[in-house]
Amino acid sequence: MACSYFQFVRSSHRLVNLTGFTRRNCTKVHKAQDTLKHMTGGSVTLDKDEKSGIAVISLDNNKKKNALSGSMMCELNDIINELQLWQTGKGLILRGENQTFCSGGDLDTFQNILSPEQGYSMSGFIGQCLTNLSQLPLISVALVEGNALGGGAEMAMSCDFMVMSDDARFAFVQKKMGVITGFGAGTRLVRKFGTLKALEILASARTMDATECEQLGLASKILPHSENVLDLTKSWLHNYCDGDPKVVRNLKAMVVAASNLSLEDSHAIERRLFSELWGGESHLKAQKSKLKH
Ligand SMILES: CC[C@@H](C(=O)O)C(=O)SCCNC(=O)CCNC(=O)[C@H](O)C(C)(C)COP(=O)(O)OP(=O)(O)OC[C@H]1O[C@@H](n2cnc3c(N)ncnc32)[C@H](O)[C@@H]1OP(=O)(O)O
Repeated sequence: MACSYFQFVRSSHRLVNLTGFTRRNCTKVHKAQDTLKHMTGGSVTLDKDEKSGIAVISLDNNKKKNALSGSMMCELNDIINELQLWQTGKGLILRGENQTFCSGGDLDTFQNILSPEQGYSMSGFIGQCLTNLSQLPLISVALVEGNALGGGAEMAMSCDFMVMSDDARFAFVQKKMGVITGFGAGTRLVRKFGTLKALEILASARTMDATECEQLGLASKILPHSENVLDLTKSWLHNYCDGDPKVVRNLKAMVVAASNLSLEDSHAIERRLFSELWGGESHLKAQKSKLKH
């Protein structure tokens, strides 16, 4: 079985492992998957549109407001692995069915894995899955309707952008649950907003509406609550990922490198990604077309 935890990027003369995962860790994560897949309930589906290059991942666990069960974590992981192989994709929307995003980890699944070792293992598995999502060469957006709570808020944070319906609620409730973030969003929040703002959001564990999320810079767009919010989100995302897939994918890959690597390594990758496009079909066409910007 291919190990998806190694995301190697060739940088000048070195091989940089973006995730820091070792093969031993990889075996442990596979063990976590074996345990989690038996904690069933709900489903995660993928819809890839080859024409637009936009894929939609939908969480569906209707009885539990789209809480993420163990088997859903495994399905999400398989989907991210599949998207890593999608060469023509440009965009990704992560959403929930039934007009709500996700009420967090499934508390029934968690009831079966309450030891610190099991928590460590589950956190490694889903944390790596969400890091892999964030590092896909696709521009990603979480479409948040209804609630994004606890692990649900963490999943939304793993996307590049967040679009919210005007009735949506967003909260890192982890502190109220007697824990801290376990899917990687604590680190993402600190890197995005700095220590003070991240501490305030996490330590207050407060519920934020769409307007507050937009003011904070967590949400990039608020859409009116409606039946066609997914179509509106696709149109919004299209603004960022129209054009040549190679250009969009290299642009995103450059941003991923810059947020993970040293200045020197990131510059080396930016140069390589740029040179792959230089003299290519889109570049030559633009050169000849006397564009006015
Ligand atoms: C490491 C991840 C971990 C963490 O970081 O802490 C987590 O994510 S832990 C989970 C954190 N989330 C919660 O605690 C959510 C608790 N639920 C709620 O606050 C509310 O249910 C809701 C999501 C705001 C929805 O409220 P409402 O619209 O009033 O519906 P109900 O409350 O009646 O819910 C319907 C049904 O769904 C069950 N449910 C909801 N969330 C979960 C969940 N996370 N896991 C399991 N089940 C969940 C809820 O118990 C109801 O069940 P029934 O009573 O059997 O109908």
